[in-house]
Amino acid sequence: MASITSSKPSLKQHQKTAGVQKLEADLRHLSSQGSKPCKPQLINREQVQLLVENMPKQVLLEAFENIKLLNSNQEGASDSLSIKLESNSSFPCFEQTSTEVDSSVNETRGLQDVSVDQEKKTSEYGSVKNSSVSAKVSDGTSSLGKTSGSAKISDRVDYAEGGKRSMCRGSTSSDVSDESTCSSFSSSISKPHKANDLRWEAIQAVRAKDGVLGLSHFRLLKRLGCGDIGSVYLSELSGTKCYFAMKVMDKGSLASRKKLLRAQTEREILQSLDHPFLPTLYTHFETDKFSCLLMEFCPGGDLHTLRQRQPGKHFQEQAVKFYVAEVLLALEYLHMLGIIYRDLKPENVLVRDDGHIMLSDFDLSLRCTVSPTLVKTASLESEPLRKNPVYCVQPACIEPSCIQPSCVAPTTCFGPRLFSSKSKKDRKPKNELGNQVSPLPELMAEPTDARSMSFVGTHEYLAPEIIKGEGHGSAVDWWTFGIFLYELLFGKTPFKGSGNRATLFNVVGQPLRFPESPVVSFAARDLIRGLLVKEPQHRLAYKRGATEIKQHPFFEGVNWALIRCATPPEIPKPVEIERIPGPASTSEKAATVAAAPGQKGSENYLEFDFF
Ligand SMILES: Nc1ncnc2c1ncn2[C@@H]1O[C@H](COP(=O)(O)OP(=O)(O)OP(=O)(O)O)[C@@H](O)[C@H]1O
Repeated sequence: MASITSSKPSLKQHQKTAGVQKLEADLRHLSSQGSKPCKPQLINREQVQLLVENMPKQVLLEAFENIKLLNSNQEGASDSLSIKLESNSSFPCFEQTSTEVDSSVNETRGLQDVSVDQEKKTSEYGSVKNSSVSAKVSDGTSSLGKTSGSAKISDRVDYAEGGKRSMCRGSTSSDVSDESTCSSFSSSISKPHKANDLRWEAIQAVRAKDGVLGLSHFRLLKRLGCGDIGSVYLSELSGTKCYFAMKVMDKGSLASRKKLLRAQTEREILQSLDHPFLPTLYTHFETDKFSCLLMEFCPGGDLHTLRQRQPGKHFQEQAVKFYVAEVLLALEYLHMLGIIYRDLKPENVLVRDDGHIMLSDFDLSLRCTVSPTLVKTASLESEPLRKNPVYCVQPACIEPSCIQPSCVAPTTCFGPRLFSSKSKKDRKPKNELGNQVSPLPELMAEPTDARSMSFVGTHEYLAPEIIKGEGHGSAVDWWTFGIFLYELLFGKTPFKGSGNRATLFNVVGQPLRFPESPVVSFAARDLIRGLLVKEPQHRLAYKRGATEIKQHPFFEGVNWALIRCATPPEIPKPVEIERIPGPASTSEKAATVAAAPGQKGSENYLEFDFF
């Protein structure tokens, strides 16, 4: 297989070739067509190469998702193209009106505290090995500690089973960071595809008026939840009716608990994201005492809570397919950026007001180097398509407007594959599951070289290689993806024991079993079996990442490019923010309350309650 590697540096805007400009103009034209009927868009191999060499990453990613490759010549079918992604990224965004808050949890989690103390940890499976830290600080805007040095943890892990958070499965971390270095990690807050969001303008207007944006500009309406490093508040930019989720972290507490680097990692990752299923970070600001992240607010709660409300406390398979498909795209994008997520669980999958998902919580993520490669495989199935192309680019899906009712018939995103002109009987028989031939170009964006020795995650979701302290890489996300899929389908995780220690034993030593009910499809069980392989190197997606999973028959019918336009299984009921009970606060006053431990908030102000 010939390989063409692009060694040219990316061109700046003014240096672009005419071909690239034309292609980019075409893409932008497509973006601007709103909900007009689907128009075929063909691009040839040269155009792909131009894209690869010259386009900003966000455009490239969109092109990849929305444009189907047409080979201009026979030989090209066996070529592969290596692409180099720039650090700034972008994806379309969606307009969002924040209306509902529902963070109730209907079921007490069996698991209790699993937030293992960073300093003292003991394990049946042996000790967590030393971990040198090499963290690259990507910007100079924060006053959070920039601990770019190294830290070593050599203690043993203690899987404590009692503790402070009894209602949820907390995440475990034995480390402050990892040994993998991060290259060209962007701290840019520029998210061009989310530019239509009115909240940017509202923030800009305040900055223009007052020079800076700070806590005093917000009303904190309700505490949405609290995590290991901070509390998250529903907040309104005063006088704007723009709502946000504001994560407030006490800098002193972060420092004393050695969590500064975790907070910094999360902020840097959030700053780099621009994807429909990942959070938008609007801004970050600091006061003397607090570090605040201003993110988009998800009124639909999390998938853990939503699952509890389902009959039998599990989702229907069609709904599962939707949620896991969106999570898969989010993970694929993260891996493409060199981010291993490491904390997938239903609690971290939030539901937006439009019913689509948003993966949250990046403080346990690992950053590493990655060399995404766009591979053009020789696809026998794509041959007839060249004669009768039905490549469908859905322009409405490039812009935020795609969530409007006027968007494509949503079911098309979940209907038969793109190439519906081909009857079922004409299709090649599939010899084995997972062996689908995709006519789409393949993108390999798996950071396969990443290695970490950290003990991070949530007990029921921990991959065997993490528990055994063997060192782990991106395959841990595919293990957790398997557990996640299992939990959504069956309403429980597969290796849960009577306590954390038993759970860990089961993960490492017990074979995978499926309950008799509910009945789930063979394809779903086959996918889970492929993901929950204990040896990471034999696990599905180990080599080619999300691409392998996307081709599994479980996802048959999923139109990956258009899933953001599909009708979600459930759309959160809107609530009027104004009617949310309880006093609101101006946040400076609330912060003052928070800064005085033991002092009760007056009835006019919402009380800050950290950690
Ligand atoms: N953008 C958001 N919109 C709505 N609710 C949110 C949002 N972000 C976080 N939350 C809520 O706030 C809670 C705390 O979130 P946070 O990310 O700080 O902690 P966490 O998920 O418990 O993880 P960790 O302890 O690892 O930091 C979440 O459980 C969620 O319910």
